[in-house]
Amino acid sequence: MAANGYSWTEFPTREALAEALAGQVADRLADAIERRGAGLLAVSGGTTPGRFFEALSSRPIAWDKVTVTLVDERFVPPSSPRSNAALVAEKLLRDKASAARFAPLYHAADSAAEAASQAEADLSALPWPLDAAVLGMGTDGHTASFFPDADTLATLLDPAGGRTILPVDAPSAGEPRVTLSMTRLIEAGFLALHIEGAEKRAVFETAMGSGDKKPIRAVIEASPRPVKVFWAA
Ligand SMILES: O=C1O[C@H](COP(=O)(O)O)[C@@H](O)[C@H](O)[C@H]1O
Repeated sequence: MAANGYSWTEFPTREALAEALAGQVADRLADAIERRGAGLLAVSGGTTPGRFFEALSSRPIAWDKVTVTLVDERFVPPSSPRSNAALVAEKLLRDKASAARFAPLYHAADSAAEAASQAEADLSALPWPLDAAVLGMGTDGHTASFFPDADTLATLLDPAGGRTILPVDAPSAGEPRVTLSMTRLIEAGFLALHIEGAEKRAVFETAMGSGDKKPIRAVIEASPRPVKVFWAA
């Protein structure tokens, strides 16, 4: 199904989804390595991507030429169970993918704003644009760390903002955040949204309707290419 800036593909199981998404991301990275000698991937955290990470970690590509970073990060150290970097280390940077380089968004700093400035400087040397980015979505319609109640939401959703990394403060987020910018996400050669379960499907369908513009809809509308939505019950 294709509509309004996205394509929708549903899978019979979450395992089948993970394998299909891993295959498409690995193909994108392999193409990039052949074309420009390097691959750049941004992945989400949270509870959804574990199976996809495991499937991707065993794909036979030149992982030593790949840099993995995060779509967004909570302002917590890697020792925290809330750390997205810790999830990536445990589930993705293993097996064949253990040869990849990881570029963190978190830095030990006094504030998320300082961590974001440091990540902005560190990540400027990466081979942008992203070859692939895999978004997640919360049941409030947030994606990346574009939370509906963020005090800087307009800046976060600006497709023409000049930054790569932005700090986020939002009461609903649990802790301050650091996120890739809209600009960096929508310039990705392959932009996917990975969601699972009936509740997220309903949230997505409502968000794409005519009501309040949720952040996920803002990303889909700003993307120059259709966002590929991967869904399984
Ligand atoms: O806080 C976050 O939440 C979203 C969605 O997470 P999930 O647990 O509902 O899968 C995630 O995409 C984002 O990276 C993460 O920081």
